[in-house]
Amino acid sequence: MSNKTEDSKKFALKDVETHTDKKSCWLVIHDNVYDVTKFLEEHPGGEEVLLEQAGKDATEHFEDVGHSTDARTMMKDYLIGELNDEDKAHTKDQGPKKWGDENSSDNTR
Ligand code: HEM
Repeated sequence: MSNKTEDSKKFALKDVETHTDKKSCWLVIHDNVYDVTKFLEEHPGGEEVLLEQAGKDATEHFEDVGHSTDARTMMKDYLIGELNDEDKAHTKDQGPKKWGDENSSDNTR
């Protein structure tokens, strides 16, 4: 059962950096931490691009592709937590092209 992620787990970038291969592949996108190990084979963009960014902040690459709303919904399945405040890069979610602002993740302080 999935429940709300109120108590989001915090990770240091250093933790993320230890998950860099097919056995355990973590990525940071917009200061959130994703375990994409199980997603590697399913990623329409291929596992290689993910493995290349494994253990790192892949935000820029992720946004460069202009991932669809579908993709952004999918990634929630792989969310395992967020970065520690001190490791956050505070990147802005650019959203898919022409994304309505109705349910954009709110960045209220
Ligand atoms: C959990 C994170 C991710 C999810 C759920 C995801 C999902 C997807 C999906 C569903 C597509 C198909 C097109 C679309 O719907 O936009 C796609 C395409 C693609 N993704 Fe990702 N992606 C993720 C992370 C990344 C990252 C970090 C990179 C780059 C380092 C990347 C590179 C690509 C590329 C290059 C394509 C285009 C493939 C093509 O057009 O042939 N993705 N991704």
